[in-house]
Amino acid sequence: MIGTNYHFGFIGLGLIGGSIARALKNVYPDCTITAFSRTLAPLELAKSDGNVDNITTSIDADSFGRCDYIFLCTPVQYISSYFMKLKDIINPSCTVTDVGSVKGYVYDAAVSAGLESNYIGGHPMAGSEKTGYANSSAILLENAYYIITPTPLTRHEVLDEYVAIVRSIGSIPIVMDCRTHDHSVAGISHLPHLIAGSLVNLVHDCDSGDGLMKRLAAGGFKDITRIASSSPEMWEQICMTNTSAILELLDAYINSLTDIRNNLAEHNEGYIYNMFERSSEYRNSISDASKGFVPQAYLLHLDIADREGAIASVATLLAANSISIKNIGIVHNREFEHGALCMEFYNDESRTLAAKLLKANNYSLC
Ligand SMILES: NC(=O)C1=CN([C@@H]2O[C@H](COP(=O)(O)OP(=O)(O)OC[C@H]3O[C@@H](n4cnc5c(N)ncnc54)[C@H](O)[C@@H]3O)[C@@H](O)[C@H]2O)C=CC1
Ligand SMILES: O=C(O)C(=O)Cc1ccc(O)cc1
Repeated sequence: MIGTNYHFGFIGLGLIGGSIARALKNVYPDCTITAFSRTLAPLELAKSDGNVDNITTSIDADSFGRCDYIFLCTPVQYISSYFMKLKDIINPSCTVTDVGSVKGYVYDAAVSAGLESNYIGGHPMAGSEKTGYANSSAILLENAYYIITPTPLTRHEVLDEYVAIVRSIGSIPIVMDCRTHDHSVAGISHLPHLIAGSLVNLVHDCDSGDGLMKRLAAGGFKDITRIASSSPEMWEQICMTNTSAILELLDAYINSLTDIRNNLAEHNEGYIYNMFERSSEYRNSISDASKGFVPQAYLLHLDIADREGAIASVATLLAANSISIKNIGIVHNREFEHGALCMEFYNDESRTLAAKLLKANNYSLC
């Protein structure tokens, strides 16, 4: 049963830990949050902005013994070191979870510490190249996939409650085993970070003394290298703990680069054309079928008169027809220079109904 007065514990309160703590505090205002981190600064900030109730400089039964859930939110290798510290102090019904980008390594550590029945792995598939509590936000994980990796000893009702909590903060839970997770994220996240980092270093090393390449670096280069600015500490630990899955994909990638190199050297234009044709088709299908980490939002844009009560009339019309609005606001951007009312719905069916109703009432959609 999902409760309202949970006691949540956090070890590590940076970008991801801070974002989860903020979201939980919004959804469960009666909950208690206790946090520990490597340094005091983020803890003091979180206490002063009201997202954390208790800050602590030690991990013991007093600080973490009453927690219903403990979120481990440090870089991956440090996560594994906390199981031993928690083992003898947690409440037997406490769920210990983590947000690490690698799941098999953390699962093995939980098993070694004898916490297999308390541990459920977690990995929010959202974030950024930025770090720290100061960059955290309650909406960072909204509408993002949140991978959940139970163990063979996880009880159904415990898993169900954890899934419900993940859903309650606006994320989209997906349950899978930790090895499937590690293989998939090696391809869509870990290898791309290695490629971005190595490409940036290559350009740095090949640039002329006056930094011409750096000055000219524009759209495409910046698009595919944003993640090269990510935390070296975090990414070193990801690479050191998901090594075999990454190596498998890295070897396949090196082979594909060698093929490209050889075909280019032979001026094999058909090969190069096909390579880009295939990649373009697949890339377009990704943005069509899903928004990657961010799933589709069900939006409608409406031209409305700039007069008092205009937004209220639209909201009342939809409410009278039992159509719930998830978000509503005015957008001003290049697409809607004069401003448009943007509404987000919970699903495609509500969006279609709303569009029909608004048109029938002489509103114009844009
Ligand atoms: N940054 C991202 O976009 C995402 C990161 N992750 C995972 O989330 C975890 C945390 O990453 P971020 O929040 O981005 O990093 P971050 O650097 O913003 O936060 C990490 C926090 O843990 C603290 N910390 C570091 N070592 C510690 C230790 N030994 N003991 C206690 N506290 C310690 C730091 O002081 C900091 O407050 C990592 O395991 C990462 O793989 C998962 C999804 C997305
Ligand atoms: O900034 C980005 O695009 C990311 O890729 C963020 C990210 C980093 C690590 C993860 O395990 C998941 C997501």
